[in-house]
Amino acid sequence: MANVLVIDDDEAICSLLAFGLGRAGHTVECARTLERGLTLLEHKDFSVALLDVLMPDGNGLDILPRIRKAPSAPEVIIITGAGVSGAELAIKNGAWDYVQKPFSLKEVTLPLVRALEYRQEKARASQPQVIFNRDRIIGSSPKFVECLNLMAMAATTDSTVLIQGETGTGKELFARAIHDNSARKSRDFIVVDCAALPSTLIESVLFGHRKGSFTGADKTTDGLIKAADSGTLFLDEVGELPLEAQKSFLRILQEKSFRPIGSQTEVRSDFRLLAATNRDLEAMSEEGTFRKDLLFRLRSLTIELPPMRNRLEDIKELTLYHTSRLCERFGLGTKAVSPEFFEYMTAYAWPGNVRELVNTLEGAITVARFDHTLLPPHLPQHIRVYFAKISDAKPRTDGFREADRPAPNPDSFPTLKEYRRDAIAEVERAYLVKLMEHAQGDFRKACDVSGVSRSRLYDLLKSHKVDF
Ligand SMILES: Nc1ncnc2c1ncn2[C@@H]1O[C@H](COP(=O)(O)OP(=O)(O)OP(=O)(O)O)[C@@H](O)[C@H]1O
Repeated sequence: MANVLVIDDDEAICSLLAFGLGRAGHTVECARTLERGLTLLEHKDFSVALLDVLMPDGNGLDILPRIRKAPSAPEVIIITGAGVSGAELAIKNGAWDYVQKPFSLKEVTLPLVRALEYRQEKARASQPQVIFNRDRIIGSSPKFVECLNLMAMAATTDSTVLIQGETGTGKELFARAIHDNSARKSRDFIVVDCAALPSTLIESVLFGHRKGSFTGADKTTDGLIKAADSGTLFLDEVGELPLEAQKSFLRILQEKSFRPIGSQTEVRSDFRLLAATNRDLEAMSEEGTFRKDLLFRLRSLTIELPPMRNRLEDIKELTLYHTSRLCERFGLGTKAVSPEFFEYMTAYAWPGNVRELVNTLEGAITVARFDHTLLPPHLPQHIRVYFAKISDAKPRTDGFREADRPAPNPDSFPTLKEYRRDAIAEVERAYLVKLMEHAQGDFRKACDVSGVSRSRLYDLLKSHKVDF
């Protein structure tokens, strides 16, 4: 059961909640001022905070960000008698839900239980099972967390790892993280970009050469394999390695030694091998363009990174992370991100995956230089056009035909944005009604089917007033 903090100056409400939630097995503490609430949050862990808006020492909404940043980062449920608009604003700013005074115990218990379920799930999903420093690697969708767990396991061993995924999915980021969390972290991480190796110089770049061994070899060079001695060698775009170089490489993997060009003696190098590709190496090996025996050696452990379109839940987190990082890099104050901006970002297909997302944000932040909030007009044209197209193309789920929509009143003709927003809201509501019918009220199933996170689905159902 959970620790619940009630921040409310109304004694009757504190007693009701302490009694009712206590009977359900929760431990309840009450704070009658905002200051007392913040002090308690500093010293004790709470899963949920029930926060009144009108308090003797200020407005509860003002301390919402500080509550969310408390060590235990509790979910916040707003208690309000001050009208819905403030509470909606609170939800947009990270509160889990709101209840309006006067309320019954049942009306508080329901969002509380849902918040606790959500919190448990979030904790389970975002915690890789092995301790691992995942600095700079953002994402907590189930598919991505599976990859993080594999990566954490890979870091504890010395085995060869093949990282597969479309362009821009984070293959190099993962390879670096494996190295940085491995026993070899104090030694070098050497990247070989196999696609950029000039075919005439591959052997010399990898194996090194003796001075005078060929025209232009005016000094002895060690080569990248020797440079990775005691560290990690990362073969990026390994599918581009020509067959001849694949053969030499296979030998090095077996022998852990090689002969630099022009040298009579073998040189040893104890490196750990990581490789990445966006090609289908299995198919290539069937076609004869990639050696089967090398493929077998490379894939002792394979990590398959999902494309952006299969982890839409992570877009919000990635956007927030990279926005703040880029603003800092450009020497700009932090920018807020509007809900509409997220909507456009989530709707887009991201063929270039996270790299494209980062580049898009870089452009949007440049365009929005003096604005405090990122809005859809800051996005490049192709993403706005994409959004407009899919909004127009979305099939109606409720039998409504566009031709049936009443003509806008000529006296208050809406802007295109308003018209589109209303149309999307209608489609969204119809979808949610059908979704909850389909899931027979099972919230978890509805999340799985729709591919929407719990908190987002909860917000959507609430804002469209769909029962669940
Ligand atoms: N999970 C993530 N969290 C934060 N940033 C990410 C994540 N994945 C990728 N990025 C960022 O996206 C960009 C591309 O990542 P990376 O170079 O690792 O992709 P890649 O799969 O190796 O690409 P390519 O196949 O084109 O070489 C980098 O700026 C990286 O920091």
